[in-house]
Amino acid sequence: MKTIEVDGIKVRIQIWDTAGQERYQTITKQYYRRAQGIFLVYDISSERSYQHIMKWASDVDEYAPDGVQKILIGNKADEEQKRQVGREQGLQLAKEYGMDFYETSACTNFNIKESFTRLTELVLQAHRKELDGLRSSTADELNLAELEEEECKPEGAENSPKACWC
Ligand SMILES: Nc1nc2c(ncn2[C@@H]2O[C@H](COP(=O)(O)OP(=O)(O)OP(=O)(O)O)[C@@H](O)[C@H]2O)c(=O)[nH]1
Repeated sequence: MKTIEVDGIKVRIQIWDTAGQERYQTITKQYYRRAQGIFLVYDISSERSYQHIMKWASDVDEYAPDGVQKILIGNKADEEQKRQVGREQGLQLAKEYGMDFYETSACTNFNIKESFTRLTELVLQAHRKELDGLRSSTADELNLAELEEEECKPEGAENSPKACWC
């Protein structure tokens, strides 16, 4: 659990670090089901880990809920001398998936706060849209209910200011 502030709102986030190893895949998939935001992380000093992102992304598509927010991360940005994956490659892949992209370093804290804040922002935005949608459909239902009420007015009520026109 961690609390971060986004747009002046304190948000409590629960973070799960899933195991990358094949033998834990069954358990890993269970984590996706209730996720609202996901970081897909590769290691900039490992071309292999970058190639694996495609597999992670397809698992997320399959097991995570629709509307889950995703960000691509190239971690170990402090390991410049061992770099095997260019920043451009990260940007390109993120563009293909329609995700934001950050290079980070868990060692130097580079872009850690920024990426968590951004993912939280995206999750909040997605839920705001949901809430707005819910609000407008509730408003539509209320309008319909009002209309139905008017349509059911007894005969003789035509002259009342709210009489229906049919
Ligand atoms: N230089 C550097 N090393 C890192 C960074 N982040 C993690 N490491 C190191 O990379 C190794 C693996 O880190 P983990 O956090 O276990 O990586 P993981 O992806 O969760 O590994 P799995 O649980 O096996 O999937 C450890 O030795 C970490 O210290 C980073 O930003 N820079």
